[in-house]
Amino acid sequence: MTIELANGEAQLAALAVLSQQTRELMDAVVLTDVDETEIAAVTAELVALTERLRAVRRDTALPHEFAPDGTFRHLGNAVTGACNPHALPLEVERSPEGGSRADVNFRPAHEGPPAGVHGGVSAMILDHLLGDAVAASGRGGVTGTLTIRYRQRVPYGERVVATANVTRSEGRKTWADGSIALPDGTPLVEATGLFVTPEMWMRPVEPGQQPAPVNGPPPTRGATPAQ
Ligand SMILES: CCCCC/C=C\C/C=C\C/C=C\C/C=C\CCCC(=O)SCCNC(=O)CCNC(=O)[C@H](O)C(C)(C)COP(=O)(O)OP(=O)(O)OC[C@H]1O[C@@H](n2cnc3c(N)ncnc32)[C@H](O)[C@@H]1OP(=O)(O)O
Repeated sequence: MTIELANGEAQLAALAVLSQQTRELMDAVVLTDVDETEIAAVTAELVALTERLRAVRRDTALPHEFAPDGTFRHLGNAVTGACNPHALPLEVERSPEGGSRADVNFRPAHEGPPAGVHGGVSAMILDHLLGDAVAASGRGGVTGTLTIRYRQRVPYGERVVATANVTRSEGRKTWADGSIALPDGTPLVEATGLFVTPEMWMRPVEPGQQPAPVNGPPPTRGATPAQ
């Protein structure tokens, strides 16, 4: 399986625009009140568009990789990926003092309880943010456990703030805390998680090779990952 885009960065930029338009489509679907004839007509157009995109396709989402400018990116990520319509996408900032934060603008497509964000969506955001704080501390890992306390309904359609910080580490295990709060600091959801650096990641990396993301060699664009 080869993961390579024919036109590289230009194709990725176009894919990011398509992904954003798809998010807008999803929101439009969630909120539309046009009649059933119009819904059927739009559906028929979408079937045709879907087939056009399927004409040439990869087997997996875009991988963890280093961008041409040397920064790490994961454009296919379900939370942050600019090229994944499922992603908000979350734009995570890292503090020089440690810790990660992100402004979050949930949308009607994220609804769980009436006029509130689905608890699983909040947990997903916190999972990622805690994981980012752990990675920023230099001990990247995967989630071992994640405990969530839902204190108040999370609204959509207005800005909330997600933050996370590492609290302690022991060998390959690192703990982090985080929250989703209103801009005035009122906590809505709190999380604590244990992240484990996979044993595989502790092995020496050959020059020019990227660190393995989870349980095997990295799926690098242009490379052939193990099956
Ligand atoms: C998004 C993917 C992440 C990729 C990150 C890449 C680069 C990072 C850079 C930027 C990214 C920024 C942010 C994103 C980062 C993360 C956010 C999202 C994370 C996820 O969404 S990730 C998906 C859910 N996650 C999994 O898919 C894990 C599946 N699992 C495994 O891959 C293995 O299971 C593993 C690796 C966990 C352990 O395997 P292993 O063989 O390396 O280690 P071993 O079993 O020997 O355990 C060593 C010590 O950890 C303890 N321990 C192990 N597991 C535990 C558990 N679950 N709970 C409590 N303690 C646990 C043991 O008890 C022992 O403790 P002790 O030493 O005290 O005995």
